[in-house]
Amino acid sequence: MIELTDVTKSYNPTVKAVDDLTLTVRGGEIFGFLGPNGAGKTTTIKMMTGIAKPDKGTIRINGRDIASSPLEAKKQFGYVPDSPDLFLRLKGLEYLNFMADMYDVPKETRKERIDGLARRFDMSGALSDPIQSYSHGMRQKIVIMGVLIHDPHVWILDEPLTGLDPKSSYTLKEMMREHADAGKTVFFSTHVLEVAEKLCDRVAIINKGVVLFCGTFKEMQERFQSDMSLEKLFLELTDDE
Ligand SMILES: Nc1ncnc2c1ncn2[C@@H]1O[C@H](COP(=O)(O)OP(=O)(O)OP(=O)(O)O)[C@@H](O)[C@H]1O
Repeated sequence: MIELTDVTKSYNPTVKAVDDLTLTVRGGEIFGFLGPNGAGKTTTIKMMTGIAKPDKGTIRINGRDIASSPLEAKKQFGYVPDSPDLFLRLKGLEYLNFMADMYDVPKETRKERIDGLARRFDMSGALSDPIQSYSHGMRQKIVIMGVLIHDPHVWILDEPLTGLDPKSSYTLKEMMREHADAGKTVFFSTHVLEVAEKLCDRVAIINKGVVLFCGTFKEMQERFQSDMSLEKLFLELTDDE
């Protein structure tokens, strides 16, 4: 579960990147975080993961406050950033073992996890190559694998499908569904609204730091008394004209 209460963040005195945001993401659901460029999605995610500090408000991950219990909170989630910095000189397998060390994944289980993830993401043949030789999509996949290696309860994914080929994208979406169906939490941001419409149990739409809607796609259609697609409703909601 992720709970944000009255969270606000400004980078300068005139504009609030995130403005008094309150949001609860429950276990058992895939939650999509949608919004136009510059809406405040990454800023929110950075605060959820303890990378940026809110000016005001509280954030709890599975009940652990990210400000007062950062280590405990950080053990609860795995985070895929939108533009990850990678250890390019490491080989794929070295990187995965490094991540497993960081999260104290026991030696007995890590091989099984690495093999399983590599199989699902078609990366078995690439693990002995240096990451700097990887394509953009392969880099994205090794980051996702590194994040999932400690089997975190809460997944926080910033634009995770960008750059993935259709099969890997399908695999990740399938894994997100399995994770949520196991009662755990998946929170992800995306610009791909067709994916959000099909995959998410609930969505929040944010614009200029403010949540404009939070609920199921059906609730959104009811609210706007329309059978429009999520894409159309999104464009209507976020149209500033
Ligand atoms: N480090 C920063 N310094 C100053 N302003 C920032 C910084 N990071 C973000 N902003 C501003 O905060 C606002 C929200 O940006 P943010 O990156 O959170 O949006 P986003 O919804 O993730 O956008 P995108 O979809 O383009 O990735 C924007 O106005 C942006 O210009």
